[in-house]
Amino acid sequence: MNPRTAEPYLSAPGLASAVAAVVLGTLLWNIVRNILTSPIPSSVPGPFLARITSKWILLVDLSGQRAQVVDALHKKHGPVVRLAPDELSFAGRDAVKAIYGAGATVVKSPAYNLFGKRGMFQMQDPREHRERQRRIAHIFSAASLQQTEPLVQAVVGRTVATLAASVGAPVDALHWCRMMALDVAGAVLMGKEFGAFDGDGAAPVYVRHLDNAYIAWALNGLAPALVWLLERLPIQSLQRFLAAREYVYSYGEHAVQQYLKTNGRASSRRTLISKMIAGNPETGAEPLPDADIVIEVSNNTFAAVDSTGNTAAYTLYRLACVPEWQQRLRREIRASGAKEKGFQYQSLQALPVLNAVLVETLRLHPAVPTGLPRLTRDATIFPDPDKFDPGRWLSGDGAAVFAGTPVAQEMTLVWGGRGPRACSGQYMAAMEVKLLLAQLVDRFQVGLQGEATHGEMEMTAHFHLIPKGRRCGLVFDDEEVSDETT
Ligand code: HEM
Repeated sequence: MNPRTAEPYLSAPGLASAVAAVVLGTLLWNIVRNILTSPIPSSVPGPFLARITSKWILLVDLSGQRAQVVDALHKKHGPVVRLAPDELSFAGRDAVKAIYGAGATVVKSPAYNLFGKRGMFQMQDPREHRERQRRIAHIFSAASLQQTEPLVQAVVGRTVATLAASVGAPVDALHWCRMMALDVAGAVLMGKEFGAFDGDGAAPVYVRHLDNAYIAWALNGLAPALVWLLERLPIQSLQRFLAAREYVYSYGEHAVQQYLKTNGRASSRRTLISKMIAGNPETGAEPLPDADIVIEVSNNTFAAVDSTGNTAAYTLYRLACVPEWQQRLRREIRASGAKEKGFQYQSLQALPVLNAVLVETLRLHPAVPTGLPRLTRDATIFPDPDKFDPGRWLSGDGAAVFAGTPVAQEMTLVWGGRGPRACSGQYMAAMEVKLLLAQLVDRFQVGLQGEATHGEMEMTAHFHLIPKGRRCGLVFDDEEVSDETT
């Protein structure tokens, strides 16, 4: 061989072919391995892609359409559907019992490890989860949460005043509902509000970091190798974006330190952070180490903000769409005398129409969907399932039928899961949303800003439900707010 004419390296086309061959080979190998090692019998129906790769459902996740896609697959294929070579989805009442019922042994998906740091929310091992609950469940009891009412009332009052200041003009109700949920979480869980209503009305910087953290966590799930690589690129804006995952915890750490500096460890303040720091004197459960307290207050804060904020906004949106129910709710609130009692939660908690409006909104827009629409829009359980009809939760004489209906069990899922993994913040969220609704509906006629609001409120889901336009254009009017039926 003549060393002058021989090519010492692979030519560019040769290199490209080699890379293509390796990529194709790896892809084919993964597909064959997925098919051969799938523990799911080939007779289980589902889309073709679900047989060969788990990446397609992750892409559906990223597009925000998982809940709708899974619901459509069940409508087409029945109660058991393949979503990936190693993932199934179940629908129907029997599945609810088996997965969430008493004695069920199904554990949370490893996907929960993607969301931030390991606290009660992420723990999969039932023993570890039980132990964590033993240490902190007391702070989420109804009695403990009732004590936070003055803090919640203060923030709700600020939200109502802010919306009242824009009376007659279009306002982004989603923004203000999120700000309400943020400040309530700050006051109750971190010992200090975020100041969401101070200044020019822009969201505190925490919110931008939280939004980025969700995207970065999701990206980590889809392509961990890519995130590893991105973390090593010297691009400041990229590193700031990725650092959002840490920011939500450094915020929590700062809040806990500040709290301890101001209040010490044995404060009688009626906040959840005080109780977490003090432990449970009744059972003798010792407090968690400070590092775990930071994780729990941080996790619960981000679990509280979008869930409660979106639910409040969707409820107002639905009431704006259906004035008859708005009127009926107004009549109930006025007849209850709640206003004369300063809208204390006790006077609102059990109002049947208020409850029905909230539950029906959650049925259509479950704030943490996790695929729930496959149950909540099941026509065999809820006739005419896409219709907003709070009447399904009321008997003919207007009393609540929630507790006794056959669908009640499914509905507890919508509200916040069931069994040992049920939502710890249900009471807090219900208090917040009901206080807000009662005061707004009593005082204002809630209307749509225009047809565009429907597009804004189309649902996408990235773990949390997120309105597509990230905005909810409404108008609050205070003229002729009568409770007469038109
Ligand atoms: C309307 C508001 C809310 C809705 C619809 C909601 C819904 C849910 C749902 C469906 C789950 C179960 C998720 C699953 O099975 O993976 C859940 C879990 C959880 N929620 Fe909520 N949530 C709301 C508000 C809150 C608030 C205000 C907090 C905190 C104060 C909170 C804290 C949590 C926590 C810590 C868990 C995990 C519980 C565990 O695994 O032990 N949520 N929530």
